[in-house]
Amino acid sequence: MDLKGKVALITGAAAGIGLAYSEELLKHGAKVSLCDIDSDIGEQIADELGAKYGRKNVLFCQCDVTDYPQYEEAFEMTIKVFNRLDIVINNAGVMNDRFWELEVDVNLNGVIRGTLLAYRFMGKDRGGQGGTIVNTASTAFARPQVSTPIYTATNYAVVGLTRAYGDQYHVNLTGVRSLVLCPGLTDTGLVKEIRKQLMSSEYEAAWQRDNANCKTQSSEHVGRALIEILTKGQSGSVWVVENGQAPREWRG
Ligand SMILES: NC(=O)C1=CN([C@@H]2O[C@H](COP(=O)(O)OP(=O)(O)OC[C@H]3O[C@@H](n4cnc5c(N)ncnc54)[C@H](O)[C@@H]3O)[C@@H](O)[C@H]2O)C=CC1
Ligand SMILES: CCCCCC(=O)/C=C/C=C\C=C\C=C\[C@@H](O)[C@@H](O)CCCC(=O)O
Repeated sequence: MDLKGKVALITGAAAGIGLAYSEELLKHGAKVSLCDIDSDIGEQIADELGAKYGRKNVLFCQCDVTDYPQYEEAFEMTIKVFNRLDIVINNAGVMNDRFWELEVDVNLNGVIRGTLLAYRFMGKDRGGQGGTIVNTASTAFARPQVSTPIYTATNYAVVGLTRAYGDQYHVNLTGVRSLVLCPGLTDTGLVKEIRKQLMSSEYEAAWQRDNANCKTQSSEHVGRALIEILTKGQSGSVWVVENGQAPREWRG
């Protein structure tokens, strides 16, 4: 896929994996709409990326993915500024099973909202030009993260959502392809104080076991993997990126 001049909207773009996706897309000539709930860091990142890759190529939209009208405004603003939309990356996520309703609302419902909006604004059946949706899930969908059952469930659901919408039936209807990228353990700010993010302090032993054989990878590695997946991923495909290795397609 030639990314030059393409426009991508990325959620959770102010930090971690979303930031790495954004920078990698800019390096390949795309324009990015950085969407994040955190406007202080978001504006700062937009300034930094703008200075590096051209101010006209970077936009920041403050947006909470749990709030449909705000999310809708981010789509409208992106299209108003860049005049097109080609790629939607539903990446914003949290990991805290103690606040499980919020976790489900961000990690699953947020992806559903982003997907519905992507079809509305890019779907050929709705007057759009078609495009690509990339969802971020986690390797926890294939190897359950025992210490965070609810976080694991949201990732299962996102993979199921992507596979169903990724079917050729929806591609024929809308001209929109859907892919899912599942990172393994990645060095980001997702875990701040694990003790407070598990449902019970007794789950800490399970957390240690969950991560025992994993090699932490950088968010930049996941960013580079996105470009490979965008280039060769068929609609409905599921991509695992873990231990700093090249992306590999998961076939069940
Ligand atoms: N870090 C890891 O080891 C892994 C992360 N993931 C997934 O990658 C995605 C990104 O996570 P990281 O970059 O690691 O986390 P991070 O915490 O570094 O970045 C997440 C970003 O999302 C934003 N965000 C949080 N709630 C939001 C909301 N309601 N609306 C809009 N933006 C919101 C945050 O402000 C932050 O900028 C998540 O979906 C996570 O589940 C998947 C596998 C492994
Ligand atoms: C094996 C679990 C895969 C699923 C990963 C996932 O979805 C969520 C992971 C959440 C947290 C990531 C934390 C990253 C932490 C790093 O900042 C680093 O501090 C961890 C170091 C652990 C190590 O052994 O290297």
